[in-house]
Amino acid sequence: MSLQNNAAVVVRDLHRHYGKRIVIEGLNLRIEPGEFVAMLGESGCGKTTLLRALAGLDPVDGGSIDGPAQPAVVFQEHRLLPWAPLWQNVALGMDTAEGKAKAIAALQEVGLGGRENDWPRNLSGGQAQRVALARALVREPSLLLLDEPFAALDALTRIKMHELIKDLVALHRPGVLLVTHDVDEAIALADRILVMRGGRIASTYEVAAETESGPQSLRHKLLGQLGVTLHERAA
Ligand SMILES: Nc1ncnc2c1ncn2[C@@H]1O[C@H](COP(=O)(O)OP(=O)(O)OP(=O)(O)O)[C@@H](O)[C@H]1O
Repeated sequence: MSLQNNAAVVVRDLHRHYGKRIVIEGLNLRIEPGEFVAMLGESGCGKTTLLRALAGLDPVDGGSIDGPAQPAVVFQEHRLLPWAPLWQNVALGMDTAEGKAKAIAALQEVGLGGRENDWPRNLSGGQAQRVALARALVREPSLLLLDEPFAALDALTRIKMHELIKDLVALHRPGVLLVTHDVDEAIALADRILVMRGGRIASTYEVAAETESGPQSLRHKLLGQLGVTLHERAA
C-alpha cells in the first residue's frame, strides 16, 4: 500500500462481506496526518471489520486502502506478553540497545517511567493500556487504529486516558481512527466524528464547528443517529 497525497490513509469504495452478509459496501474515508477521527455506529454495523481491514489483519472484497502496511493498533484488551518485562513488550522486535532506549522513553511518555523492568501482571487495567499505547507509538506510526481501547476502564481512569491520548497524538501527529460506542468519548477526543450505517459512512460531524455553543446539541444529534432518543434513555 502506498501513501496518497500525504494522507494518513485513503479508503476508496471498500467492500467486505461474510458469505452473503454484506458488511461494508462502497465505503470511502480519508484521514489526514494528525487528524483524530472517531467512528460510531450501532452494534454489528461493521466498525471492527473496517478497522481490521485498515490494520491489514483481514482481507477485503473490493476497493482500495492506501496507507501504511502495518499501522499501529490498540485493542480493548492490552494483549501484552505476560512473560516479557514492560520494556520488551514495548520494544517488540527491536532487540537492540537503541530499541530498548526507545521503549524506555515511550514508557516514560505514558507515565510509566522507571517501570521498564516490571511485569504485566503487576499492572492495573489502565496501566496495561498505557503500555499498549507506548508499544503502538514507539515506532512513530503514521496511522493509529484504536478499537475501543478505553471501554473496559473505570470512568476516572478513562478520563485520564483521554488526556493522555490527546497529548500523545498532539506530540506524535499520527492520523487516528478510534472506534467507540461512547458518544461523549468521541466528542471529547475527535476532530471529526463519523457514523457508520448500511456498510458506509452515513454522516460526518466536524466537532469544533458543531460544539461552538457546547457539546449538547452534537450529543443529541449523534444519539439520534444511533437510534437513541433521550426519552428512551431516561426510561
Ligand atoms: N469472521 C466473521 N464471520 C462472519 N461474520 C462476521 C465475522 N466477523 C464479523 N461478522 C459479522 O459482521 C457484522 C459486523 O461485525 P463487526 O464486528 O465489524 O461490527 P461492529 O460494528 O464492530 O460491532 P460492535 O459494535 O458490536 O463491536 C456483524 O453482523 C458480525 O456478526
